[in-house]
Amino acid sequence: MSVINVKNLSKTYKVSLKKPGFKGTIDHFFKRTYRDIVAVKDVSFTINSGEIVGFLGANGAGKTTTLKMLTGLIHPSNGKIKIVDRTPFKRHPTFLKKMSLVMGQKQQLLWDLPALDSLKINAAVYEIPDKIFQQRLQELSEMLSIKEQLNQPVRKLSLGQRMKAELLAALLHHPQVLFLDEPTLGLDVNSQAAIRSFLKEYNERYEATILLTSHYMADITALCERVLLIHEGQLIYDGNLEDLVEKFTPYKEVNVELSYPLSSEKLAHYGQVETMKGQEVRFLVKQEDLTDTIAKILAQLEVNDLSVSDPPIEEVVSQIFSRGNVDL
Ligand SMILES: Nc1ncnc2c1ncn2[C@@H]1O[C@H](COP(=O)(O)OP(=O)(O)OP(=O)(O)O)[C@@H](O)[C@H]1O
Repeated sequence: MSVINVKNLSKTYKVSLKKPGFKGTIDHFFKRTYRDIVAVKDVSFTINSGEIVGFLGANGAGKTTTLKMLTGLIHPSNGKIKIVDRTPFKRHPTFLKKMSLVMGQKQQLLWDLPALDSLKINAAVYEIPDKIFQQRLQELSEMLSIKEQLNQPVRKLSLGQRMKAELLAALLHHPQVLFLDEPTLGLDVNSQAAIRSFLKEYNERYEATILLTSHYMADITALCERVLLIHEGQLIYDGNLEDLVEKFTPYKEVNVELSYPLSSEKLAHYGQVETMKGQEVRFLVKQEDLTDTIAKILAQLEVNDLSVSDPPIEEVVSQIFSRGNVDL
């Protein structure tokens, strides 16, 4: 069953332009000029209940704008959105009780109060009966290992503890759909891993649908089988993460353990040498040259071991973004 339905979604921001200096200010006051910024252009997709989907794109690609439209924070310029059969920008209480948005760079917990006080406020806002609030608090704080710190003022928590408390606050009302914008931003690797495994467990336990943006590929590879790729406001890929890598990986890694060391000049005859450590060599070989290269290495060199692998997904995706021109 689909819970997120997006059809021909577009958003154009209108920004006023102002020249520098006093004259610019006077001109701006009497006669404004505007420029259109097309942030999202004709995007369509559906997401089924229980899916965790990664939303990828370079800086300024349109991810946050899309998430803001999906959560009803801004009005689309065009197109239709249905989240659990509701139109987000109408901000109907039924819709608000079924979804949650967590932004890594924004916080909803009150800075000077213990996190527990903010959680109690949320429970009142979402009309959660006290008994259920206590049960959920117990369960989520155990899953997040954050029980002890909930009585401390939020400003005294570490970044990782704060993000855990933010997630707890966002999930108290058990939303069916969870939008996460960079939830692990700036966290140390241990906290990132803790947040990832919590999200996985939460998704499995409650079949929550999650749409996630992250610049850390480890988040995406650990959680998302499916990804949406947005480039300059347009959806350019919707599918399996592994297929994306396959499509955009022009080369394979050939790892060879030689019986004796060879000079890099000699090795260069067989392909681009990426790393060399004693007798262990890593070549980058174009897909179409793979069979010939392996045959040549095995025929002409004394080899103890040979294996072929794909380059890390992080590298592939950053290459897609850095190419600028994405052609599927
Ligand atoms: N309120 C706004 N007014 C005008 N332009 C905006 C506004 N918000 C975003 N934009 C522009 O819209 C485009 C998309 O921005 P958006 O924040 O959605 O990208 P993003 O993919 O989330 O980027 P990042 O990964 O850097 O957060 C950018 O060109 C940005 O400058």
